[in-house]
Amino acid sequence: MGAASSTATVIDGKAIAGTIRAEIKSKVDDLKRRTGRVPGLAVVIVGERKDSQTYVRMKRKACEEVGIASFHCELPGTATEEEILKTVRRFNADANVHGILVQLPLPKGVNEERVLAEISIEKDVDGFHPENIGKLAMKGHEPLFVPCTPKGCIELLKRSGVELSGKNAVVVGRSNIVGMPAAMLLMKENCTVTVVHSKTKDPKRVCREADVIVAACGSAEMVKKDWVKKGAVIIDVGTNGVDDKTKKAGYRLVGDVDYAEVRKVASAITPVPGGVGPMTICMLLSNTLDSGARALEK
Ligand SMILES: Nc1nc2c(c(=O)[nH]1)N[C@@H](CN(C=O)c1ccc(C(=O)N[C@@H](CCC(=O)O)C(=O)O)cc1)CN2
Ligand SMILES: [Mg+2]
Repeated sequence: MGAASSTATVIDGKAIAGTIRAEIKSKVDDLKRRTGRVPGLAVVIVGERKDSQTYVRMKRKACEEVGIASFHCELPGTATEEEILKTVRRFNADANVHGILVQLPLPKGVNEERVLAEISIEKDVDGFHPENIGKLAMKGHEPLFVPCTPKGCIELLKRSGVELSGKNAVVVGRSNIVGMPAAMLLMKENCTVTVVHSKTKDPKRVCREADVIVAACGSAEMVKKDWVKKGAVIIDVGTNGVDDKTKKAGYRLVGDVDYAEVRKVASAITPVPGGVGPMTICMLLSNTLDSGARALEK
């Protein structure tokens, strides 16, 4: 095959997550041997969104597989903010619970920031509490937890041998749960970081300067081949459902990157599904293990 037809290395998130899960399982087993106890994760889901229910089911199954105890609270979509806060407070006070996550998004009308700020920072395994996010942004402060998806992106890059120091990184998207913390983490790795968002004048021009692109804009296949410099590394966080009558479900998942075309110019790329997604849940297990170990080894 000539150089002109070369394609990117596929970064297999599912395989990397499998390796990390095995590492976590052996650490949970070891913690249990030494303390007689295991880490516990409480999951709060509000409402009936099918995608959220799927993610929560995946999280509970993953906990079971590595030996983390899981606690569950399902509230109806009509639950008041006060009822959700009460649930969070109950888990804050439960000594068997070392991690609490509130599945997002919450139903309209619920103040998400207020709910997330109610989670004890010692149990904030999603890393969304303003104190943990604030510490992530500040030199001289270390957060207790780093948000799972951006942490998973960095872990994928490191485990794939991608050198980050001194590189130009562009993050597409500035959400609290992915884009913003991903930019902070890349900065910590000594990247020169630019964030592209909905008001950026010429996103294609900015992306073309990048050695590493983290696409997290939630817009199907927005990052095109002519946005990407030859040899760039592409981390695709998007999971967008697009209609596809040939699929049993009637849709298929695509990322925020035009995978089929971009892989012709990138040096490495994550697929969707099977790239960043599996790492999100894996990093949740890792954060819960850290929290459990911190509490149980005291
Ligand atoms: N409290 C939180 N809410 C949300 C988070 C989060 O980290 N904490 N992230 C997303 C959803 N999410 C986890 O909650 C999540 C999304 C996708 C995947 C995943 O493994 N995706 C698979 C495809 C799965 C499928 O077939 O549908 C993949 O990409 O391979 C895991 C977790 C928003 N809410
Ligand atoms: Mg800091």
